[in-house]
Amino acid sequence: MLRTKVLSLVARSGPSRLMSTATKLTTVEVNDKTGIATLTMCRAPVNGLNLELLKDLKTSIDEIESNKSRGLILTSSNATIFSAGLDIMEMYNPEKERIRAFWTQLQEVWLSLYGSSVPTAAAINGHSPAGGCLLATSCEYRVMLPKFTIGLNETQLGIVAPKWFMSSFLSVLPQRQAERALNQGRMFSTEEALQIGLIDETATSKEEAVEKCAAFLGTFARVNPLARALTKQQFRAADLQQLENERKDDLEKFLFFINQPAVQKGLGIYLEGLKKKAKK
Ligand SMILES: CCCCCCCCCCC/C=C/C(=O)SCCNC(=O)CCNC(=O)[C@H](O)C(C)(C)COP(=O)(O)OP(=O)(O)OC[C@H]1O[C@@H](n2cnc3c(N)ncnc32)[C@H](O)[C@@H]1OP(=O)(O)O
Repeated sequence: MLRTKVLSLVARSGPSRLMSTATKLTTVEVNDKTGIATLTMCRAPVNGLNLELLKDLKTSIDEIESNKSRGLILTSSNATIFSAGLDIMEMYNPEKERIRAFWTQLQEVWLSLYGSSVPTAAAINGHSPAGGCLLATSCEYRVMLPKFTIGLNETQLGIVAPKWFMSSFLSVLPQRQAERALNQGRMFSTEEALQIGLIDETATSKEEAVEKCAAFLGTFARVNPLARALTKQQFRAADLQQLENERKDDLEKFLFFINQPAVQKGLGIYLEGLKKKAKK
């Protein structure tokens, strides 16, 4: 695939620049006035995180990081889905080399987003289960639209959220609530998520959500950027270091777990249920 690390200007609209590294599944738009970059996931139909979307996310996050943007807002081009989480097709009857690359890329995305030196916020303009919730909770602030759901529902699928998924969740929720929600595989409505503190604000439209995220990121305008970045890093360093130290182990655990016949069977049933529901 043609991909260059060099930032290129491909379009202009109003005060924003659309930047691209020739990726197809994400776009990055930088507001010239605020210096805030909006990173949009656009993989139809549900922003399922497959290997290609993860690669594009990583490239875009790196681009925003190296371009010294004032902030990163993560959102979706889909009107009702932020991200459906990991693309289950990547984990169901997986191909040996591809699934290794897939999980490694997911680790990369988490390390870059959770560890980003740029302030981050998520404009959650749709459902955000599992991997979608991981992305949202890796950001420092969340604004969500009403009538959607968010949470780590892995146990409902018969799978287990790894430690680093929990780290992001625990950076937002107190341990007691995080543990219970994870054990239950609980999905929270927007209103419930606000009440428990899983999101910070609600908004009535995507535009308002992006504006509220920008207002949060604007609160850092008068803070020394290095002091802010180093402070954030200290809060997150132990979580990041833990995955860095255990990356190979984490990959092997994932492969072992996902290849268990019972797990494959469960994923197959879950997928079938999703497809049946989609046909109705
Ligand atoms: C000891 C420690 C060991 C650790 C070992 C680690 C173990 C593994 C850890 C793995 C962690 C996993 C994280 C995940 O993210 S798993 C994915 C979880 N996601 C979900 O459960 C979401 C499922 N989807 C939905 O609930 C709905 O689709 C949604 C609310 C998102 C949207 O609903 P809507 O009605 O708008 O759309 P449809 O349901 O009709 O879906 C449209 C089509 O998209 C397909 N689809 C949906 N979600 C997924 C998905 N996640 N992956 C793949 N495909 C998906 C759906 O089947 C429809 O397809 P068709 O049009 O072809 O029928």
